[in-house]
Amino acid sequence: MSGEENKSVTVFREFLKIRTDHPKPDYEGSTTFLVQKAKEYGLECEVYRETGLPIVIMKIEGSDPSLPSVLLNSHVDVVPAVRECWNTEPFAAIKDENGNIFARGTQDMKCVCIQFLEVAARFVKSGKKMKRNLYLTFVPDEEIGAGQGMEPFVETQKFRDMNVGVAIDEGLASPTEEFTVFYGERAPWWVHITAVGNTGHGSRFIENTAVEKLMRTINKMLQFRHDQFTDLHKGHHECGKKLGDVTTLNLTVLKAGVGEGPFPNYSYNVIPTKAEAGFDIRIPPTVNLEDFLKQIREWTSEEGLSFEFANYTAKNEMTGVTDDNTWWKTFKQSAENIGIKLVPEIFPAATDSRFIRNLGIPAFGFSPINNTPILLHDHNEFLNEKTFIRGLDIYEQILPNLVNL
Ligand SMILES: CSCC[C@H](NC=O)C(=O)O
Ligand SMILES: [Zn+2]
Ligand SMILES: [Zn+2]
Repeated sequence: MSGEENKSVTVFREFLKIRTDHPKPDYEGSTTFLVQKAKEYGLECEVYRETGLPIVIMKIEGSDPSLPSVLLNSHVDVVPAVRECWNTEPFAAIKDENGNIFARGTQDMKCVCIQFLEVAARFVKSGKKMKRNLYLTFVPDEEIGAGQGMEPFVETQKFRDMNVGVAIDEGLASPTEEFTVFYGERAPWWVHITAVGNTGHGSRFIENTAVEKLMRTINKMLQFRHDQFTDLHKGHHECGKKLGDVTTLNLTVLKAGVGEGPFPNYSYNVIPTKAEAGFDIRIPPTVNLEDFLKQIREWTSEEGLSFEFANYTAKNEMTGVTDDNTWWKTFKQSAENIGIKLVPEIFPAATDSRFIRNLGIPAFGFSPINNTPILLHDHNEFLNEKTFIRGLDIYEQILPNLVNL
């Protein structure tokens, strides 16, 4: 043991131990913890429940509260962890001799939750008044689509009253010295396709079966997937495309067959009249979503198939990363001033930032984690305590420039 643990690291590890993993996140546990911390740190705090699940809102009032505010948003829920696949208990927040802390949520995104909380505590402690209102929101259910989280919250009067001018939310760990910052994300479309066709005895040549029609459609779609994959991997690594710049399409659901339950409880000699396929499609903000919808209509209508969306958005706004966006200019320059390089990218998955950007409010996805493998949703997710502490210092140096802008 080399001395006492940094206090913010201890708070981080305590927060990691709260079981906010799906499918049954302990939101009362996380809420109680955050409210208690806010009290301890002298942060104004309330729990908003009008949209269903608790949202913890903290505030530091600025000297000019009439100006648009700065919002630090983080989600408190985490994805499940499969104990057998981990080398440590995923909710014990074990720290090894190198300072690596292992737990579900170390990267996604309990680190940022606690960094926002601890940096706000530092601001209060410093006693220095900043210009704008600074808000912290700790929201539920990001990992399952935010249907009872950020999505309805941005439609409330409560949110409008916060008069948000810019939001900071999660990004990704970066395996190199540089830090990534996200100014947009790919639209998540979950498409469920259903085929209906002829039935008959499995020993005959039945024409136009549901499975056949679905297979042809799937093959066309997987060809598109292949083309996108090639597009991503061609060219030089340095100047080439990133995952956020191409469309991914994955076949994640597949259903057919008469009968159900475990093998072999199926009627293998009956041609099923129905076959279904589900795709997780992620579309970059540079792609015209109406055109892409037409493409899906084309793929399916050629076989007379129907489809519906399990998740859909017709809108996918980006935040400007040119110098005429003063939020971005300030963010970038503040980072440069402390010697860190920000690489702007499109987030490959979806975060709560999308709801904010779609209101026309700028949002940046930034997790101050470099020289660390990207392990969100993975086994043995970890973060080094030194990286966590440095991230806290980075926020402390960058955020006041935005709040005082
Ligand atoms: C359609 S909402 C899904 C949100 C989820 N977010 C993080 O993993 C994702 O799959 O990107
Ligand atoms: Zn996340
Ligand atoms: Zn996640």
